[in-house]
Amino acid sequence: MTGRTALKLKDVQKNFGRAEIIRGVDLDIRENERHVVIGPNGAGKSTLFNLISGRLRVTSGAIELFGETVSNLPPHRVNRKGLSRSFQVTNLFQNMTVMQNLRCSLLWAAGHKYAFWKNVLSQRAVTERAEELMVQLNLQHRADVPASLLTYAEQRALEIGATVASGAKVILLDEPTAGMSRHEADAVVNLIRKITTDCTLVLVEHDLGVVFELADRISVLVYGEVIATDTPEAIRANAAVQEAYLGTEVH
Ligand SMILES: Nc1ncnc2c1ncn2[C@@H]1O[C@H](COP(=O)(O)OP(=O)(O)OP(=O)(O)O)[C@@H](O)[C@H]1O
Repeated sequence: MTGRTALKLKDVQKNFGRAEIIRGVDLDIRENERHVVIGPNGAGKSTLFNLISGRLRVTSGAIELFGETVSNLPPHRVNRKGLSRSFQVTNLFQNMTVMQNLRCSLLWAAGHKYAFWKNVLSQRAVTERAEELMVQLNLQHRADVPASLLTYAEQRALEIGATVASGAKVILLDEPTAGMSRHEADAVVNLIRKITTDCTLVLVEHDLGVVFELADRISVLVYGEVIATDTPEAIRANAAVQEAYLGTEVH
């Protein structure tokens, strides 16, 4: 984690009609941090991600990416500035193999972000980087398998890998282990940790085991307000958080 701010939310509010769903959220997410947003059902976590990724417009307040205002830009513009949202498995080219999907993301990054390198970056370098990623994703034995034939957990891993390969600096991850067995979830947590060392990660996650395993810091969203942002240890000990989670397992 560096001291630099990657993503900043300043008094962000979102109303749907008269309903105040996000009610003045301030967040300061540091570069290379893994920051997990937790909160009860309906707290506004998805809405917050939709605001950050540009799918929804803010009612008021501002969102900055590396100091540049991105609130109310369309999603593809926010994406070009280095923020990617990893959506379940829909970002993959289903008919393409694992290798082809990763190469495609790497070439996309080379074309869009580093035009200067386009001619210099040899096919060999792209292949080598794709192979390296496959090892980190534990998919090296599946290189020639089309994405559609992978297991769900493998698809999820590939999708996260492709997001990293596409050059994203800040990655929003929606419930990366949803629908997985304990064993699969552990594997995905491990690969997230390995593969995102140079990225800033913002996750929404319900599984508190995964949350405490992965988070550098945690923000707790309750009824559209952040009631605490702190280290996992401090969040565990926080009385207001325990109250919001009464009946669920924070310990
Ligand atoms: N487009 C919309 N129009 C009106 N209300 C909405 C809209 N989207 C979300 N809401 C409302 O905003 C509130 C927060 O929803 P949101 O999906 O952001 O919560 P969440 O924390 O992600 O919940 P969960 O953990 O169950 O996924 C809910 O009461 C929901 O009904």
